[in-house]
Amino acid sequence: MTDATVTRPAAARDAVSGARRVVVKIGSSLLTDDGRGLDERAIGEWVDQLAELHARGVEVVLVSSGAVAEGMVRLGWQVRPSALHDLQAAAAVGQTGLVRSYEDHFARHGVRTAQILLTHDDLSNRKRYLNARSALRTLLGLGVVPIVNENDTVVTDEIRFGDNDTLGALVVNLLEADALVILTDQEGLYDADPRSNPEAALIGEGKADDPRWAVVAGDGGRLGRGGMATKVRAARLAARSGALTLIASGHQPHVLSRLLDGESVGTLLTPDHAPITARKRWLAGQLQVRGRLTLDDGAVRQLRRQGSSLLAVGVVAVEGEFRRGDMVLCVDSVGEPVAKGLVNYDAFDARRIQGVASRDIAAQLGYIEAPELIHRDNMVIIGAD
Ligand SMILES: Nc1ncnc2c1ncn2[C@@H]1O[C@H](COP(=O)(O)OP(=O)(O)O)[C@@H](O)[C@H]1O
Ligand SMILES: N[C@@H](CCC(=O)OP(=O)(O)O)C(=O)O
Repeated sequence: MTDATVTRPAAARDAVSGARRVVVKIGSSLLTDDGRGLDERAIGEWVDQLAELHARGVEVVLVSSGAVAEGMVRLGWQVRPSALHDLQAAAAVGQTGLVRSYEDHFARHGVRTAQILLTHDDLSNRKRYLNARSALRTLLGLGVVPIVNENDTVVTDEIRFGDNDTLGALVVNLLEADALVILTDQEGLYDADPRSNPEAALIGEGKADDPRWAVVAGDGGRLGRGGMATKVRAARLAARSGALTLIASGHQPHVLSRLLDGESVGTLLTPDHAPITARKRWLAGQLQVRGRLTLDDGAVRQLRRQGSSLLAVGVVAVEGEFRRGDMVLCVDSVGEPVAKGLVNYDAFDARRIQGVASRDIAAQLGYIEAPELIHRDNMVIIGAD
């Protein structure tokens, strides 16, 4: 597939060097020294690089696998168990060691870390999605590096992500990160599985949604889940919110710094749409509308002209029964759609604060969830794509 190994316009790699918020995923295949326990030396080196990005002002979220693989080593198991309760036990045993290792290495740089264990429900239920999002944003705002993994100890087969490539991409969508960096045990995506095909050639760059990648990407190794197939899918998911995906070898010296400097390392998969457009498409297409807010003329102007968040003070009527995090439609005084977005208050409370200034919300409700009714990041203006 020679035409797949397309040239690498500097512009796309330049976009990588401009990334301000990055999700870095480190796979099981890399972390656990091929089943011999956590590779402390390698973890130390990745953390050095992550800390360097952090010091440059790049917001970093780490998605790390390795809980099950490390738990297996600690429990003396040679083969990855198939029974769910054994996997859950191994993850519980391994996760503590994994996070402690990262914490110790980041502490050398004076960088604080936090553990975030997510399940599928946390990202598909609107309220929990918003909670996860604000928790992660708060941590980033505090300069903390969140370390994310699937909460393997409580998930069941039907509801698990399974591989962390998918989880990494969903975290990218959640935070509208600029780039997803997937570190694995291969140099990147090849035009055939290099384990079985020594002639396989590295793909330097391509479009995330190119259907050819699904054909060439095979399954994973002994410890990893999903192989390249889930990495290619993750790139497509990340592209939904406009993010670039980089797939590269964690064994390459200074790989993260080099990638973020725009160097041509590994495989770069680019989104088709500019970030804002892609995010709007995603929001617009994503959710069912559960309610309707009628806005006064001032609020309509603010949304349309300034791209501002919607404040309760600009709402004159609330219809429907919705919960916090549901999608609602915003209309003007004659019922013309203005925007759609994820609402920060349920219908009952939204009625109580309609027309109320943000500073008076706490007094009105006895609590404040957010100063705005719909944050502009969670809103798409209708007809202004
Ligand atoms: N087209 C391909 N290009 C590169 N690697 C591939 C390809 N198809 C399958 N693979 C396999 O995917 C593996 C990486 O995935 P995986 O084992 O799940 O690792 P991780 O734990 O890093 O997610 C590689 O070791 C490689 O053998
Ligand atoms: N949550 C699991 C990760 C599963 C896994 O290995 O994923 P991947 O690194 O994508 O192959 C763990 O920590 O063991």
